[in-house]
Amino acid sequence: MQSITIRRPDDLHLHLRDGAMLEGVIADTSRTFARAIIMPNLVPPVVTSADAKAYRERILKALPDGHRFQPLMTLYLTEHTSPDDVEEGKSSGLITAVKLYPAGATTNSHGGVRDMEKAMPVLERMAKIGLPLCVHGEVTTPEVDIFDREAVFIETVLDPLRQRLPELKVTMEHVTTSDGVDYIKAAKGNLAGSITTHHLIINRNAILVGGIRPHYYCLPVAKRENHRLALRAAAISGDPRFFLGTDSAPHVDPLKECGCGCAGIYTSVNTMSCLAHVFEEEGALERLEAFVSLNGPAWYGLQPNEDRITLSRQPDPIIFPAKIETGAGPVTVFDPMFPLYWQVVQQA
Ligand SMILES: NC(=O)N[C@@H](CC(=O)O)C(=O)O
Ligand SMILES: [Zn+2]
Ligand SMILES: [Zn+2]
Repeated sequence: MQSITIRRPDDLHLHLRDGAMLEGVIADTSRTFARAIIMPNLVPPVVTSADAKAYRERILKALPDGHRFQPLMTLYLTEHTSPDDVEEGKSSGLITAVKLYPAGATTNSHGGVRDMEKAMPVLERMAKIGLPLCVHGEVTTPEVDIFDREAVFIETVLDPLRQRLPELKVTMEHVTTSDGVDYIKAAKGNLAGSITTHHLIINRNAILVGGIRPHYYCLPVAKRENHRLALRAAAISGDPRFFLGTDSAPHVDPLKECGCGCAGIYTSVNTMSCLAHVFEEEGALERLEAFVSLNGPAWYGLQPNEDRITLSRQPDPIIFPAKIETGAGPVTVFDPMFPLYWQVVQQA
């Protein structure tokens, strides 16, 4: 196949940041994607509906002329989040989901939830009104090995929560293990998982072999090869419970390339090229559309986009920039470590 036309994709997990970084990165998403679920882990985080409304306006203001893009807003769950505010945010159409960051699990998560009990009133309300909870599914217990944190989260936090509140819709964000894939597949309902571009491409060797490579470091950290293969199988399967959430997470290079580098990989620039490559390699190009354009919206109760994009296989490798320049500083672009041939040639 040399060319494929699919419904315009959506990114169901995206970090756009704020200010100069927002201005520097937004076009890399809005040029190709119609909608994205916007993560609320700003400093300070997007906690109330009023915060989300103001942030949404800043995003729309930063959009380049001619780009049509809809930010789908989320609230950052805290132990003090008001159930009424969350409900108002949903009924006014502003809020698509609420995000759970276990305190200390990832970038800007120190204000997250320490004691799940304290979040129960909000979670019960969300179950009642049908508002999905997106989770960064890792425990933060220091004794638990970082490579086991997703599996332990499923067992000790997620499964008990789902048994207690079976009506709550939960998105397991950026699934990185076969444990996560199996858990989602075994669920009777109300559970789905987003998968990132990079976790379909790298395993943990990318971070550690031949020297420390900070631009492959993200959370949850990439795991062993068998886990990457399980994620690939889930993504290409067409199973509606798996969909794209890039987790594209820009940090300026000085904050990645230092003694204690930030977690996050910036994939917005070449995500569709990478994904077409992966799906072609798996002989599953005809299921790319389900993964990037159909399954995610269906899970969130949205209509799929009406307009289309076309990807075409170029004879020569496409040269993507190694980094983009933003007003906040340079941001390194994800390098899949193989040549990319698929190019988005027509955006709408
Ligand atoms: N994925 C990451 O490694 N980083 C994200 C946070 C997150 O999604 O966990 C970020 O905000 O930088
Ligand atoms: Zn996360
Ligand atoms: Zn993220």
